Amino acid sequence: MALYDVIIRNGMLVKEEEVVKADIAIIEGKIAKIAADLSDAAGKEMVDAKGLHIFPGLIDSHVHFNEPGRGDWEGIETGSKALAAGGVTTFFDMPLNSHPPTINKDAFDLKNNIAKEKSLVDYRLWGGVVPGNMDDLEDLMNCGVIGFKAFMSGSGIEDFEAADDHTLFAAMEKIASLGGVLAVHAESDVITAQLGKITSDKNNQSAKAFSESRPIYSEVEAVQRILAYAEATKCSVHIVHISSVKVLEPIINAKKKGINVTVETCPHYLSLTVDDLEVLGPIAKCAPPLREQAEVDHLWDAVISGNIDTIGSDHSPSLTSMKKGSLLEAWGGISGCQTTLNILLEEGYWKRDMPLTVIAKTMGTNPAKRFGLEAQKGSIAEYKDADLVLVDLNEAFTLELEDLYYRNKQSPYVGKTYRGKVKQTFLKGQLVFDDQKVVPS
Ligand SMILES: NC(=O)N[C@H]1NC(=O)NC1=O
Ligand SMILES: [Zn+2]
Ligand SMILES: [Zn+2]
Repeated sequence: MALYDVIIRNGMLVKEEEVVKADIAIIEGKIAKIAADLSDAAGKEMVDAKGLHIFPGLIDSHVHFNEPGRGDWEGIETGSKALAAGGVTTFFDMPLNSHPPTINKDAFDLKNNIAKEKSLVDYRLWGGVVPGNMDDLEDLMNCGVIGFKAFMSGSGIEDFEAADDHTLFAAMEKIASLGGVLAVHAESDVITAQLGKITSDKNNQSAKAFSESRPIYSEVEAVQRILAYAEATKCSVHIVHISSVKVLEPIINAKKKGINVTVETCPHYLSLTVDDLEVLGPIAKCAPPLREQAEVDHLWDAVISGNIDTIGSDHSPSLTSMKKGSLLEAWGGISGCQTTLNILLEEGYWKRDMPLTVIAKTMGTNPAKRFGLEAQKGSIAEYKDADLVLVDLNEAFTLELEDLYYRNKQSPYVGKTYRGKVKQTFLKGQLVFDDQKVVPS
């Protein structure tokens, strides 16, 4: 009889299509067997998951961990600990906010060496598209980037320039020929720059003014443009962090036309509004900005109906000093990679009857398939990596500042109460988070 490394018994498995009670046996980091009853099997380690739900180790396809160069904002070690505590076992790190940004092979190697040494969980790196690095895209692809990222409007970081339309189009032709995916921050540079200048000239510091200076139609305009380029170049496109279903409409139409496009939203667009931004201030500042409650509700409908492909945190941390004072001057970016699952459970599962399978899709199978990891990641299935998250759906907790593993402890969610607590996180069969602490700590 086989001797397994770990057997997890009596849990409710959250799969893509159903939630089923089953036992899981792990050998050499892989799921070796899933069966209704493995009580006769022998394991070196036995875990009783009675009363717990088991999610696939989640994939956060959108974080900014900022090393090298800005590790004082967030590092790979602190960021990946926060992920393990939040049930995320694979992250895709964005090419910007680190210095140098990941826009060529040397920068890739630099970041990859740090991540290899310091990350507690699995990861992949995004490569950047900026004016002038067309000749680096093939190298980056050969390095193993998960995809490429471009900004259609200012990124907030000088060394990561926005891609003008000529750069975008040329990059898309190149990426299509390489078989890659281009992720875009889709806001119109013209609209955000012009309206932003009017707001800052008036020094209007209200949340509403900030939100209206980066309006939904600015996202729609940028998305329509990139979809036209996608049609022309046949480049696969992933639209990140949409804030409204109005942005979704052209994407759904493009999908119907056969354009290869997927779309992401983030936990903050599903749980916070422009009124929250007014109360919370810069800690809840992001781009695109937070919207009205009706937009939040409509986005949930889209998530539940399957029209949103992936949910990523867009964890974009900074020094705490950069998230204080003037709203217009503060850093645009929300620290949120530890709390994505909590928000999906509290706001989605508990408050809106969202099936748990939606989480398994949007943070499991969908990103795994989109970015070519489905052989190892993204679902609880035999032969895949034993990346598993044990969650007590009924255990409530109030998020405290000290609970955060971030380099800079700040979050718009502190003080909120969430139902659904991560009890244990396994990466390839190894415990990386165990009830209140990361392992090794
Ligand atoms: N530079 C950077 O991380 N920007 C991110 N922050 C944010 O709120 N939206 C972004 O694109
Ligand atoms: Zn962005
Ligand atoms: Zn981002």
